[in-house]
Amino acid sequence: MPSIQPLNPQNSTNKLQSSLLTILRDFRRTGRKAFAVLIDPDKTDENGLFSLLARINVHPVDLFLVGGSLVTDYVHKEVIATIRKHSQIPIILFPGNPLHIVSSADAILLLSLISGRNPEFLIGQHVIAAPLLKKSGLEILSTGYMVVDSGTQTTVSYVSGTMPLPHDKPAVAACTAMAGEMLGLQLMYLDAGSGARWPVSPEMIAAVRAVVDVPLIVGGGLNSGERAYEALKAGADMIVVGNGIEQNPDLLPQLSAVVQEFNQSVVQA
Ligand SMILES: CC(C)=CCC/C(C)=C/CC/C(C)=C/CC/C(C)=C/COP(=O)(O)OP(=O)(O)O
Ligand SMILES: O=P(O)(O)OC[C@@H](O)CO
Ligand SMILES: [Mg+2]
Repeated sequence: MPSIQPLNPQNSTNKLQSSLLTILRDFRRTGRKAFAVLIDPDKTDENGLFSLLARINVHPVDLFLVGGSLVTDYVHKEVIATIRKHSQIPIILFPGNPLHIVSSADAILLLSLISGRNPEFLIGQHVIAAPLLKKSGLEILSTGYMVVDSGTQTTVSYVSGTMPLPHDKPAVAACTAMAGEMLGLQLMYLDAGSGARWPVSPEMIAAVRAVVDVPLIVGGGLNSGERAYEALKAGADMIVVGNGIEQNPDLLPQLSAVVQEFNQSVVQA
């Protein structure tokens, strides 16, 4: 049985040995699940981040996502520096706009908002960002970003001026993801939005999983072990949790245990 590479393969120069895309594709192929914690620089201070990092040493996570739709205080660099000081876990930028590009991360989700019909968020911002991205040395992870209705208007939907996908239309999400994969996007992200009242339904996750091969990220409103379990069981390769852990630190051990339980069965298979 092949052993599974941990998701923090950094060498002495702090560079990742494999690309994150290769690692996520391996996860997808082997059925291993990844757990990412979203850190919103706007909602983080040094003490809070420090105590989160200490807890993560005990209850491991695979990745950090750093970002927010707005980010009123441009502290990405400081947040990343603090993470680097205390942990070797890879850091992926989750940007709302090109001002959020910081080269000290490992990679960036280059989101194309394919659930919407606003050209600025499908390609416009990317044209502006392209020269900066090229210079940054970041690994570029092109991502089909699908925002799904979650019972309340999200910041992403407001800021981007786009309508989310209807919550109860898995087929619309599946066709959107298929088209995104055909256009060459390397990852798909189904997001009910930060602090969503309802997470993306298992039916929608399964419908997308059934029609695309790329790794599938699911986030938004995963604020309990049960919700995380349902998302993973339906076919998410990676879950992203932000608000749930910000509001209830006890959620971290629960989620870490749920993900480890899935991965245990992969290792034993
Ligand atoms: C091309 C570059 C570099 C950037 C543009 C990237 C695109 C197209 C983004 C899509 C639209 C967008 C605004 C996405 C933001 C995604 C994100 C970081 C969500 C995190 O949740 P928040 O929206 O911060 O929720 P709260 O404000 O409630 O915390
Ligand atoms: O903050 P939560 O609700 O966990 O959402 C995380 C992320 O998917 C939002 O874009
Ligand atoms: Mg935010």
